[in-house]
Amino acid sequence: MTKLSVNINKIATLRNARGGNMPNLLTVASDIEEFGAQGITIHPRPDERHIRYNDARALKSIVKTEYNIEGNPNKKFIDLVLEVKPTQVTLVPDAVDAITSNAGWDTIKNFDFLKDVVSTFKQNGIRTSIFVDPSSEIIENAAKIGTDRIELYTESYAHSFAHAKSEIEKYNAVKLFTEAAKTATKVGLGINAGHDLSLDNIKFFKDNVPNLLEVSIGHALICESLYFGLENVINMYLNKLN
Ligand SMILES: CC(=O)[C@@H](O)[C@H](O)COP(=O)(O)O
Ligand SMILES: NCC(=O)COP(=O)(O)O
Repeated sequence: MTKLSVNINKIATLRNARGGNMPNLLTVASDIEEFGAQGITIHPRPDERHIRYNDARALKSIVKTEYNIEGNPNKKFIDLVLEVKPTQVTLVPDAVDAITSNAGWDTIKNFDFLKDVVSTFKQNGIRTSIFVDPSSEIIENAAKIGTDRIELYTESYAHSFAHAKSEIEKYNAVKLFTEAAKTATKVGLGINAGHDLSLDNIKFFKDNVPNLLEVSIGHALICESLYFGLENVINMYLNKLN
């Protein structure tokens, strides 16, 4: 079974737009679990433009399923994760000014740094995952670092799948990920995946990536929720206005 962890960054983006507490991030997280999601993911960024560090702390007592915190392991992030002790920490090499995550780790160049960080988190009972591109060499090195899992960075799959005009092109879009998953399994790593996954592309991905333990989905899932909820809410307003 592949678990669905819902990334709630966009709920915080919406809340922050008005400076108040609507929507209430904690209530939304709880409801998402109530609706069946098997995890909650957040990605606090240094500028706190969506998830705030205090949100990460407050969610600890709210999330009853799997709590996954993603981010670049600078000192502030490491301290936060060690304080909150989520189920899983996902290490992402994103630049301070990045609009969104845009690359996986180079596990060869950053070997010693990642080994150190992974070992700190594991000593504190926190499962680790390293965000990577679908490359065998990178994944083999991730295993040597000692991480429990990798998260496959799926932007390239989502982009190619959206432009695929035939079944063959769809298979071409996923083939590096199929191979990456086989390598990860061979070297004993658990496999997560995320970035730009959506209702359109998730089934094909799941069907072609063996041993996929978990996907974290945020941007598309929140957009889809708005769209599929819009007609319902408009009608609720119309009923009140009649
Ligand atoms: C790690 C990753 O792929 C992300 O998708 C990320 O968590 C999304 O972050 P933003 O919501 O800031 O774009
Ligand atoms: N780890 C990926 C994630 O949490 C959500 O990414 P996206 O669906 O917002 O692109």
